[in-house]
Amino acid sequence: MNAVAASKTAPAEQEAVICVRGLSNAFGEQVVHENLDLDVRRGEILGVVGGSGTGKSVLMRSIIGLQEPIAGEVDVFGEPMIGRDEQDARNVRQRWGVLFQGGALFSTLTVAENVEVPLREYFPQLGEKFLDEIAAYKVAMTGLPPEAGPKFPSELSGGMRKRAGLARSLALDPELLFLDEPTAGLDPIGAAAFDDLIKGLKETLGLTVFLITHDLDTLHAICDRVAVLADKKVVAVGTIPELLALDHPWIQEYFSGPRGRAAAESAERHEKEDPAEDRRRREAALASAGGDESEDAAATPASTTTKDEER
Ligand SMILES: Nc1ncnc2c1ncn2[C@@H]1O[C@H](COP(=O)(O)OP(=O)(O)OP(=O)(O)O)[C@@H](O)[C@H]1O
Repeated sequence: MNAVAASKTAPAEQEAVICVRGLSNAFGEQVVHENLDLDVRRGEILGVVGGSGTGKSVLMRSIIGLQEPIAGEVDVFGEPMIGRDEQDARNVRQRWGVLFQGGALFSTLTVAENVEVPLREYFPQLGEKFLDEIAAYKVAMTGLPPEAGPKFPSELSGGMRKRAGLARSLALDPELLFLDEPTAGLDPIGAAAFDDLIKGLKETLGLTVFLITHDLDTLHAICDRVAVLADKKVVAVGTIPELLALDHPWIQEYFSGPRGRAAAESAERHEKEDPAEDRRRREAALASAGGDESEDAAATPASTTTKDEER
């Protein structure tokens, strides 16, 4: 029985929505992945971590079909993705959403128009009024005010641009979300609010989330399991306590170093607190800091390009 078939006979919560086997990627002489395996289970938020340049983004790009591997298999929703007929691949792509680093919004389109791009691509028959209604709904889902819809990306703070990118990734009602460093460049309050948003969306929409991050707080706050990339492969996958029990130098340094310990202590404190009170305090802090505008706009490059080459 192959890995995908095996995953179908597993209990629902163990079923692999993404199944990567024997993946190898190289750029010329540089081998990025060698015989990499990974499963992402239905309904989980899987955090993907690893040192800079270990190939987290290349892995995501291989799964979503933007990077042709030199070897290996990638199945999503039980469907093989490599060497797939374009129309079939398109049908599978419709079931996922992607938030690229920096948002990758079209700079010449408003937020609402950005959200409408995938809708127009997949549902050309939809009327303008209906498209506008769906876009407004998706914008609201990400916690942006209605006034954000007619704004251009350059008129938004970094945090708002991330939310706009997230709204676009939700346009087609995906079952699976790919998020590449969603909290990078956000201040701690903005990052925690974004974590809450992702967790809330995952729970209400029943999403499976593949989340690349360097943010230890995010890992503790919202990830069900964490996959560690090192030595060209996924060296371990598990809950943070499971990973901590392993004798891998990078894992130990990452989770047990000063930043890792601080994040663990902070997560422990939050667990003991009343979640409603915690949320109230965060909202109050956000309001007194000027809401989303407090988020570090400068940290997200104004690389909201005219052409979103990532799609
Ligand atoms: N299109 C490309 N052409 C050549 N090399 C590439 C290309 N894309 C990625 N690489 C190389 O592959 C390696 C892995 O890149 P990747 O962006 O996946 O790293 P990462 O783990 O996401 O890093 P970071 O945490 O810094 O974002 C890097 O050495 C990078 O330079």
